Amino acid sequence: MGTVRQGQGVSPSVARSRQRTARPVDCRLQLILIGDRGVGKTSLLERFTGGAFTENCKSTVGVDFKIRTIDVGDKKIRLQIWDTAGQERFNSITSAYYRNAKGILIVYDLTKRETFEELGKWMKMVDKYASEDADLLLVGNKLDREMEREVRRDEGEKFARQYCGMRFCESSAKDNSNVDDLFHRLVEDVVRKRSLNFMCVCVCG
Ligand SMILES: Nc1nc2c(ncn2[C@@H]2O[C@H](COP(=O)(O)OP(=O)(O)OP(=O)(O)O)[C@@H](O)[C@H]2O)c(=O)[nH]1
Repeated sequence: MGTVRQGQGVSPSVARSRQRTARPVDCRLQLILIGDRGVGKTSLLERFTGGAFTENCKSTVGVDFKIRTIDVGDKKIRLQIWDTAGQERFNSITSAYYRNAKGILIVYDLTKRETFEELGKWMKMVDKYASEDADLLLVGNKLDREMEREVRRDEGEKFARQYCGMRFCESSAKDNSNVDDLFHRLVEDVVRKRSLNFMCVCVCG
């Protein structure tokens, strides 16, 4: 019995027309997830890129990334999303990935107050290593565990407001609430800012 190779049965003219109609990517963007160990960075990224939720996933060692292409308005955006280890011993490795990120998701676990209290440390990392024009989004994760909540929503909102009015969102990677939405909102901010900059260059340049 022969094996079926990919593309078998597609005539050259159909293949050519498929190539013509496949819309090219308009823009490539890098995003990065940061925050304490165990807050759910990997789980959020898994969800966003189509994976399933894992109850006991392994801690990230160093950095990892995943790719997803999304549409924002009439633009096709290819996202390369870096997932970083929350453990401090990896900071010297992970900090090198901040620079090229146009969007940064700073995640805490709303059922663990200490991960919220550590946010100051992560904001210092952002100040030190990230590009000045990166868009930021604060995420309180594990919303499905409402009964164990240790950080009120208004505390998250206040922290985000104080930090140059960065966006704020609560999510659950487990029951998939707000996950797509939070990534889309961040990318929309990034794209909007860059479109304005582009217009400014055209008008003023
Ligand atoms: N209930 C609940 N558990 C979650 C959620 N997100 C992640 N978890 C669990 O929390 C634990 C840690 O999740 P990870 O995604 O590995 O966390 P991380 O921030 O990537 O951790 P590091 O790689 O160590 O920095 C795992 O057991 C997940 O199953 C969530 O939204 N709700």
